[in-house]
Amino acid sequence: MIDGVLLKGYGGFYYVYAEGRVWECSLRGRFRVKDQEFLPGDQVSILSEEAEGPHLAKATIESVGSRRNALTRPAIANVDQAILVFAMTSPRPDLNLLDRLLIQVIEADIEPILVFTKLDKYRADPLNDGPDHALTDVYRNIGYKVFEVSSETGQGIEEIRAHLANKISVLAGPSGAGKSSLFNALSPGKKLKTGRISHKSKRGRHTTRHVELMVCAGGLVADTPGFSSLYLPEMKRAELTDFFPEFAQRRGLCRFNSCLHDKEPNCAIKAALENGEIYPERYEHYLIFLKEVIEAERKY
Ligand SMILES: Nc1nc2c(ncn2[C@@H]2O[C@H](COP(=O)(O)OP(=O)(O)OP(=O)(O)O)[C@@H](O)[C@H]2O)c(=O)[nH]1
Ligand SMILES: [Zn+2]
Repeated sequence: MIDGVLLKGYGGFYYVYAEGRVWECSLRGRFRVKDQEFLPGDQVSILSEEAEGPHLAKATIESVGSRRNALTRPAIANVDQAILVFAMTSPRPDLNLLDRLLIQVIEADIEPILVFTKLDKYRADPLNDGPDHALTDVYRNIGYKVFEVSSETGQGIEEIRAHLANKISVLAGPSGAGKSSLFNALSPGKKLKTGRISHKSKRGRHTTRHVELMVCAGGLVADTPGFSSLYLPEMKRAELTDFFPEFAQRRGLCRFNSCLHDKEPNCAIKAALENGEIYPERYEHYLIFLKEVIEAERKY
């Protein structure tokens, strides 16, 4: 028996990544599992059958492991991390969106990794004569994993690669930020060998595109961006602080236990803001989100 991860189900077959290759799997006759119960990312045990050619081996799925988690959009199981991709130059990084995505990712109990792309363009612009990575340092100082890369020159790409190995990742970020370019830079010359899968989908048997995990830098990456909703998860107003690590670490330091860090006196968050220990835009976004959370609370 070989342990693998389901990449995709298609046309009655399941494509499983195991031992560094893709296996075309069918279900064992007595193994009764409904199609929709399988998700890309599911851990499966497979039994090898006769190999067919160098790229595609055949096997049967013998068992499926229990899930650590499951996202709905895209529908993937056992996601380890979300790679939030934003350009350093254009499109101008929308930090309101970035902070929103961070909340969604943290809420899903998935580790966020911030990747700022187009470092080459940023460096080439003489207007960026301030401290080189002021923006990226904001998030680094909060404690997030932050990378600055250029998919064009390859700068910084190696550092990310190590973080993808043996993990299931979802990319997120606005259009044009460089998600596809990053994916390609991470897997030079070896985009996932799923010739048969794409061949089959070209026959047009299904018009809906299903999400698929792709082999990338020793790990698996979803081919569809995740966490695209602009809405904040349902929460109570007091819980918003939990999603801002630099606020949460000052918990208990405000005069009032119920402090929402808005108009209350003797607020440790506002003190930290005035000392320059909390980045003004983060606080600004906190207040915007707080208003939204309170609005949503009223609708329940
Ligand atoms: N100079 C430079 N250009 C980049 C870099 N990364 C991406 N680009 C360019 O930015 C544009 C958008 O990149 P994509 O990779 O298509 O962006 P995306 O996030 O996949 O966009 P969507 O598919 O719309 O979601 C393309 O013209 C890329 O060539 C980079 O690191 N440096
Ligand atoms: Zn406070």
